[in-house]
Amino acid sequence: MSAVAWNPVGPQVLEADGIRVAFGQRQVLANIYLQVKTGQIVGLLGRNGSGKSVLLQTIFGARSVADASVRVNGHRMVPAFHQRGLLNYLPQVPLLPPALPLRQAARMLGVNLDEATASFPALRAQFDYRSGELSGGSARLLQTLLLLHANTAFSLFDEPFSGVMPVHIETLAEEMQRLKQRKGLLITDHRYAEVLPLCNVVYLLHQGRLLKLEGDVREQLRDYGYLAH
Ligand SMILES: Nc1ncnc2c1ncn2[C@@H]1O[C@H](COP(=O)(O)OP(=O)(O)OP(=O)(O)O)[C@@H](O)[C@H]1O
Repeated sequence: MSAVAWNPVGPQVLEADGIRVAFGQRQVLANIYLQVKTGQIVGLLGRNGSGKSVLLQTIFGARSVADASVRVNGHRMVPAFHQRGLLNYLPQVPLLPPALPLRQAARMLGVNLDEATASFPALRAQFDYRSGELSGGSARLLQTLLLLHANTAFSLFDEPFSGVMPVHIETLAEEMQRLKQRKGLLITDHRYAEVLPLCNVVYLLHQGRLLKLEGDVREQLRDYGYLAH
């Protein structure tokens, strides 16, 4: 537990520093440094197995890593999820238990379901569903919207666009742009064409190192073998 209480007032800077993770002899993350500020969308790209999910789990605090430092405005917050209102996290796997009614999930997260889905009228017909009764794409979209609209300073999204149909991805991307006014978003998703225009900062995880991409991002993504063309 951190000694300093988190102060939710004003701009926030979330930093992950010195993150090292190895499985056996294999070093997946080697001394990673990453920063997300409120008002920013930060994209995290990388080839399959490069460690994106492990990094998000570590920042959230779901994976405990010796010496890992997660700081907010310079104060160490490990595990970060202990700080109420600091951050939430969409894992790659379903977030909500299948039997949980959607309305109850929204209440637990302090989210107004009507407001969170205002740009997606088609979802209204599913408000009385339990999480496990939703289609894969609708479940992903609703879970992302609930976390996006929840009152946290940061949201970490592991593949929020996965399974979501294109027309909804476009609206979701607009919704992310709108809501970044009040929070910082860290997004990893292989839908790079949708992710890149959203981002203020793009990182590439490559062979255990986190590279901040500047200039011609697509060219660098090709150079590092993330894009073919
Ligand atoms: N509990 C574990 N034990 C051993 N190896 C693991 C464990 N969890 C993850 N790994 C390994 O760590 C590496 C990074 O996994 P991770 O899930 O973070 O990749 P990713 O970048 O999110 O990949 P993808 O794009 O496929 O989702 C992979 O090689 C994976 O096999």
